[in-house]
Amino acid sequence: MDTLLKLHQATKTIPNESDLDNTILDHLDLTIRKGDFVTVLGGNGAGKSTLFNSITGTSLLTSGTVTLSGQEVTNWQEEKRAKYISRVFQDPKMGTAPRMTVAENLLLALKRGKKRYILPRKLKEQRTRFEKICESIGNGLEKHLDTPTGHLSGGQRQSLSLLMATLTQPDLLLLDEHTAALDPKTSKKLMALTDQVIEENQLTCLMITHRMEDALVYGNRLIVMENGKIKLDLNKEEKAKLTLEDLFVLFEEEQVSPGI
Ligand SMILES: Nc1ncnc2c1ncn2[C@@H]1O[C@H](COP(=O)(O)OP(=O)(O)OP(=O)(O)O)[C@@H](O)[C@H]1O
Repeated sequence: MDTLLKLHQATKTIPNESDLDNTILDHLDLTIRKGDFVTVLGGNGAGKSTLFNSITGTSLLTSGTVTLSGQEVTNWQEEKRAKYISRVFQDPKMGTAPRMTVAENLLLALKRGKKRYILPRKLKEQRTRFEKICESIGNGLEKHLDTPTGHLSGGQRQSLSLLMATLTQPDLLLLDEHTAALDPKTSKKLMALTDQVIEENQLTCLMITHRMEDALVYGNRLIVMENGKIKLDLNKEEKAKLTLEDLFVLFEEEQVSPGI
Protein backbone atom coordinates (compact mmCIF):
# COMPACT_ATOMS: atom_id res chain seq x y z
CA MET A 1 0.00 0.00 0.00
CA ASP A 2 1.38 3.36 -1.06
CA THR A 3 0.52 5.61 1.90
CA LEU A 4 0.36 9.34 1.29
CA LEU A 5 -1.06 10.65 4.55
CA LYS A 6 -1.30 9.14 8.00
CA LEU A 7 -2.84 10.60 11.11
CA HIS A 8 -2.06 8.64 14.23
CA GLN A 9 -4.05 9.21 17.42
CA ALA A 10 -4.71 12.77 16.25
CA THR A 11 -6.17 14.75 19.13
CA LYS A 12 -7.13 18.41 19.28
CA THR A 13 -8.42 19.99 22.44
CA ILE A 14 -9.32 23.64 22.90
CA PRO A 15 -10.13 25.08 26.31
CA ASN A 16 -13.68 26.46 26.45
CA GLU A 17 -15.11 29.33 28.54
CA SER A 18 -15.28 27.19 31.66
CA ASP A 19 -11.59 26.38 31.15
CA LEU A 20 -12.35 22.73 30.50
CA ASP A 21 -10.70 21.07 27.55
CA ASN A 22 -13.09 20.65 24.66
CA THR A 23 -12.04 17.62 22.58
CA ILE A 24 -12.54 18.36 18.90
CA LEU A 25 -10.45 15.56 17.39
CA ASP A 26 -10.38 12.46 19.55
CA HIS A 27 -7.48 10.00 19.00
CA LEU A 28 -8.33 9.82 15.33
CA ASP A 29 -6.47 7.34 13.10
CA LEU A 30 -6.63 7.81 9.34
CA THR A 31 -4.52 6.46 6.50
CA ILE A 32 -4.91 7.81 2.96
CA ARG A 33 -3.35 5.96 0.02
CA LYS A 34 -1.92 7.70 -3.03
CA GLY A 35 -4.73 8.18 -5.55
CA ASP A 36 -7.52 7.91 -2.97
CA PHE A 37 -10.48 10.26 -3.50
CA VAL A 38 -12.20 10.25 -0.13
CA THR A 39 -15.52 11.94 0.51
CA VAL A 40 -16.01 13.14 4.10
CA LEU A 41 -19.46 13.44 5.67
CA GLY A 42 -20.42 14.46 9.19
CA GLY A 43 -22.91 16.66 11.01
CA ASN A 44 -22.15 20.24 12.00
CA GLY A 45 -19.37 20.36 14.56
CA ALA A 46 -18.19 16.77 13.89
CA GLY A 47 -14.61 18.02 13.44
CA LYS A 48 -14.23 17.89 9.65
CA SER A 49 -12.67 21.34 9.18
CA THR A 50 -10.50 20.82 12.26
CA LEU A 51 -9.25 17.62 10.65
CA PHE A 52 -8.32 19.62 7.52
CA ASN A 53 -6.72 22.36 9.65
CA SER A 54 -4.58 19.72 11.33
CA ILE A 55 -3.50 18.30 7.98
CA THR A 56 -2.59 21.72 6.54
CA GLY A 57 -0.97 22.98 9.75
CA THR A 58 -3.48 25.85 10.08
CA SER A 59 -3.90 24.52 13.59
CA LEU A 60 -1.45 22.11 15.25
CA LEU A 61 -2.53 18.93 17.04
CA THR A 62 -2.55 18.79 20.83
CA SER A 63 -1.19 15.23 20.57
CA GLY A 64 -0.73 12.56 17.93
CA THR A 65 1.13 12.72 14.64
CA VAL A 66 0.66 13.68 11.00
CA THR A 67 2.86 11.96 8.41
CA LEU A 68 2.95 13.03 4.77
CA SER A 69 4.74 10.89 2.16
CA GLY A 70 6.62 9.10 4.95
CA GLN A 71 7.82 12.31 6.59
CA GLU A 72 6.47 13.42 9.95
CA VAL A 73 5.09 16.95 9.54
CA THR A 74 3.18 17.23 12.84
CA ASN A 75 4.92 20.45 13.89
CA TRP A 76 5.55 21.92 10.45
CA GLN A 77 4.02 25.35 9.91
CA GLU A 78 1.33 25.84 7.29
CA GLU A 79 3.66 27.64 4.83
CA LYS A 80 6.02 24.67 4.73
CA ARG A 81 3.21 22.18 4.14
CA ALA A 82 1.70 24.39 1.40
CA LYS A 83 4.32 23.06 -1.01
CA TYR A 84 2.55 19.69 -0.88
CA ILE A 85 -1.05 20.47 0.06
CA SER A 86 -3.71 22.60 -1.67
CA ARG A 87 -7.08 23.52 -0.22
CA VAL A 88 -10.23 24.99 -1.70
CA PHE A 89 -12.68 26.56 0.74
CA GLN A 90 -16.45 26.98 0.69
CA ASP A 91 -16.27 30.75 0.34
CA PRO A 92 -15.42 31.80 -3.25
CA LYS A 93 -13.61 34.83 -1.79
CA MET A 94 -11.06 32.69 0.05
CA GLY A 95 -9.13 31.14 -2.83
CA THR A 96 -8.25 34.14 -4.97
CA ALA A 97 -6.85 37.65 -4.51
CA PRO A 98 -9.81 39.92 -5.47
CA ARG A 99 -7.89 42.89 -6.87
CA MET A 100 -5.60 40.73 -8.97
CA THR A 101 -6.64 39.53 -12.39
CA VAL A 102 -7.38 35.92 -13.27
CA ALA A 103 -3.99 35.64 -15.04
CA GLU A 104 -2.14 37.15 -12.05
CA ASN A 105 -3.86 34.75 -9.69
CA LEU A 106 -2.91 31.80 -11.88
CA LEU A 107 0.70 33.00 -11.96
CA LEU A 108 0.73 33.15 -8.16
CA ALA A 109 -0.68 29.63 -8.06
CA LEU A 110 2.26 28.41 -10.15
CA LYS A 111 4.46 29.52 -7.26
CA ARG A 112 2.60 27.61 -4.54
CA GLY A 113 4.90 26.97 -1.58
CA LYS A 114 7.56 29.38 -2.91
CA LYS A 115 8.09 33.15 -2.63
CA ARG A 116 5.26 34.73 -4.59
CA TYR A 117 5.54 37.83 -6.75
CA ILE A 118 4.29 38.86 -10.19
CA LEU A 119 6.69 39.48 -13.07
CA PRO A 120 4.99 41.00 -16.18
CA ARG A 121 7.39 38.99 -18.39
CA LYS A 122 6.28 35.72 -16.76
CA LEU A 123 2.67 36.76 -17.11
CA LYS A 124 3.16 37.21 -20.86
CA GLU A 125 5.02 33.90 -21.17
CA GLN A 126 2.22 31.96 -19.50
CA ARG A 127 -0.71 33.68 -21.19
CA THR A 128 -1.41 31.06 -23.87
CA ARG A 129 -1.15 28.28 -21.29
CA PHE A 130 -3.55 30.08 -18.95
CA GLU A 131 -5.99 30.66 -21.81
CA LYS A 132 -5.98 26.95 -22.64
CA ILE A 133 -6.42 25.91 -19.01
CA CYS A 134 -9.34 28.30 -18.56
CA GLU A 135 -10.91 27.19 -21.85
CA SER A 136 -10.85 23.58 -20.68
CA ILE A 137 -13.40 24.28 -17.96
CA GLY A 138 -15.98 25.65 -20.37
CA ASN A 139 -17.43 28.58 -18.42
CA GLY A 140 -15.87 31.43 -20.36
CA LEU A 141 -13.13 32.16 -17.83
CA GLU A 142 -10.58 32.49 -20.66
CA LYS A 143 -12.28 35.75 -21.72
CA HIS A 144 -11.60 37.19 -18.27
CA LEU A 145 -7.83 36.73 -17.97
CA ASP A 146 -7.46 40.47 -17.32
CA THR A 147 -10.50 40.79 -15.05
CA PRO A 148 -9.93 41.25 -11.31
CA THR A 149 -11.27 38.09 -9.67
CA GLY A 150 -13.46 40.20 -7.38
CA HIS A 151 -15.61 40.93 -10.46
CA LEU A 152 -16.23 37.25 -11.32
CA SER A 153 -19.33 35.24 -10.45
CA GLY A 154 -19.10 32.86 -7.49
CA GLY A 155 -19.04 29.86 -9.83
CA GLN A 156 -16.27 31.30 -12.03
CA ARG A 157 -14.31 32.21 -8.93
CA GLN A 158 -14.61 28.73 -7.41
CA SER A 159 -13.59 27.08 -10.67
CA LEU A 160 -10.58 29.41 -10.73
CA SER A 161 -9.79 28.44 -7.11
CA LEU A 162 -9.91 24.77 -8.17
CA LEU A 163 -7.62 25.43 -11.14
CA MET A 164 -5.22 27.33 -8.88
CA ALA A 165 -5.22 24.56 -6.30
CA THR A 166 -4.41 21.90 -8.88
CA LEU A 167 -2.17 23.79 -11.33
CA THR A 168 1.04 22.44 -9.84
CA GLN A 169 -0.39 19.01 -8.97
CA PRO A 170 -0.36 18.99 -5.17
CA ASP A 171 0.44 15.73 -3.36
CA LEU A 172 -2.84 16.23 -1.53
CA LEU A 173 -5.94 18.22 -2.49
CA LEU A 174 -8.36 19.21 0.27
CA LEU A 175 -11.83 20.36 -0.77
CA ASP A 176 -13.71 21.96 2.11
CA GLU A 177 -17.37 22.11 0.97
CA HIS A 178 -16.09 23.87 -2.13
CA THR A 179 -19.42 23.72 -3.99
CA ALA A 180 -21.67 24.60 -1.05
CA ALA A 181 -22.03 28.32 -1.74
CA LEU A 182 -23.07 27.86 -5.38
CA ASP A 183 -26.51 27.43 -6.92
CA PRO A 184 -27.46 23.79 -7.69
CA LYS A 185 -26.64 23.97 -11.42
CA THR A 186 -23.27 25.68 -10.94
CA SER A 187 -22.45 23.37 -8.05
CA LYS A 188 -23.16 20.32 -10.22
CA LYS A 189 -20.92 21.66 -12.99
CA LEU A 190 -18.08 22.42 -10.59
CA MET A 191 -18.39 18.96 -9.06
CA ALA A 192 -18.12 17.34 -12.52
CA LEU A 193 -15.09 19.53 -13.26
CA THR A 194 -13.56 18.57 -9.93
CA ASP A 195 -13.94 14.88 -10.69
CA GLN A 196 -12.39 15.39 -14.14
CA VAL A 197 -9.39 17.33 -12.77
CA ILE A 198 -8.79 14.70 -10.06
CA GLU A 199 -9.02 11.86 -12.57
CA GLU A 200 -6.83 13.51 -15.21
CA ASN A 201 -4.12 14.44 -12.75
CA GLN A 202 -4.53 11.29 -10.62
CA LEU A 203 -4.70 13.45 -7.52
CA THR A 204 -5.15 12.28 -3.95
CA CYS A 205 -8.11 14.12 -2.52
CA LEU A 206 -10.21 14.51 0.61
CA MET A 207 -13.53 16.26 0.01
CA ILE A 208 -15.83 17.47 2.79
CA THR A 209 -19.40 17.74 1.62
CA HIS A 210 -22.88 18.01 3.10
CA ARG A 211 -24.37 16.79 -0.17
CA MET A 212 -24.87 13.10 0.50
CA GLU A 213 -25.43 12.34 -3.16
CA ASP A 214 -22.01 13.77 -4.06
CA ALA A 215 -20.45 11.78 -1.22
CA LEU A 216 -21.91 8.61 -2.74
CA VAL A 217 -21.32 9.33 -6.41
CA TYR A 218 -17.77 10.65 -6.26
CA GLY A 219 -14.56 9.13 -4.97
CA ASN A 220 -13.43 5.63 -4.08
CA ARG A 221 -13.90 5.84 -0.33
CA LEU A 222 -16.32 7.45 2.11
CA ILE A 223 -15.71 8.39 5.72
CA VAL A 224 -18.26 9.67 8.21
CA MET A 225 -17.09 11.72 11.19
CA GLU A 226 -18.82 12.16 14.50
CA ASN A 227 -17.57 13.79 17.72
CA GLY A 228 -14.01 14.11 16.41
CA LYS A 229 -13.78 10.45 15.44
CA ILE A 230 -14.22 8.42 12.29
CA LYS A 231 -17.52 6.66 12.71
CA LEU A 232 -17.59 4.87 9.38
CA ASP A 233 -14.91 4.17 6.78
CA LEU A 234 -16.15 2.50 3.59
CA ASN A 235 -14.05 1.28 0.68
CA LYS A 236 -15.12 1.45 -2.96
CA GLU A 237 -17.10 -1.80 -2.92
CA GLU A 238 -18.85 -1.03 0.38
CA LYS A 239 -19.63 2.47 -0.82
CA ALA A 240 -21.10 1.14 -4.07
CA LYS A 241 -23.63 -0.88 -2.07
CA LEU A 242 -24.67 2.11 0.06
CA THR A 243 -27.83 4.03 -0.84
CA LEU A 244 -28.94 7.55 -0.03
CA GLU A 245 -31.60 6.02 2.25
CA ASP A 246 -28.88 4.13 4.19
CA LEU A 247 -27.08 7.41 4.76
CA PHE A 248 -30.21 9.22 5.89
CA VAL A 249 -30.97 6.38 8.33
CA LEU A 250 -27.39 6.52 9.63
CA PHE A 251 -27.63 10.25 10.25
CA GLU A 252 -31.04 9.89 11.88
CA GLU A 253 -29.73 7.15 14.18
CA GLU A 254 -26.83 9.31 15.20
CA GLN A 255 -29.19 12.23 15.62
CA VAL A 256 -26.81 14.45 13.76
CA SER A 257 -28.01 16.86 11.17
CA PRO A 258 -26.93 15.90 7.67
CA GLY A 259 -26.77 19.62 7.01
CA ILE A 260 -28.25 19.48 3.53
N1 LIG B 1 -10.78 27.62 17.39
C1 LIG B 1 -11.79 27.03 18.01
N2 LIG B 1 -12.12 27.37 19.29
C2 LIG B 1 -13.13 26.77 19.95
N3 LIG B 1 -13.88 25.78 19.40
C3 LIG B 1 -13.60 25.41 18.16
C4 LIG B 1 -12.55 25.99 17.39
N4 LIG B 1 -12.50 25.38 16.19
C5 LIG B 1 -13.50 24.48 16.19
N5 LIG B 1 -14.15 24.49 17.36
C6 LIG B 1 -15.28 23.62 17.74
O1 LIG B 1 -14.94 22.30 17.37
C7 LIG B 1 -16.07 21.61 16.87
C8 LIG B 1 -15.75 21.07 15.49
O2 LIG B 1 -15.64 22.16 14.57
P1 LIG B 1 -15.36 21.95 13.03
O3 LIG B 1 -15.42 23.30 12.38
O4 LIG B 1 -14.14 21.15 12.83
O5 LIG B 1 -16.63 21.07 12.61
P2 LIG B 1 -17.18 20.70 11.18
O6 LIG B 1 -17.42 19.24 11.19
O7 LIG B 1 -16.28 21.21 10.12
O8 LIG B 1 -18.56 21.46 11.18
P3 LIG B 1 -19.41 22.18 10.00
O9 LIG B 1 -20.01 21.08 9.19
O10 LIG B 1 -20.43 22.94 10.75
O11 LIG B 1 -18.49 23.05 9.23
C9 LIG B 1 -17.22 22.59 16.91
O12 LIG B 1 -17.96 22.36 18.07
C10 LIG B 1 -16.54 23.93 16.95
O13 LIG B 1 -17.32 24.89 17.62
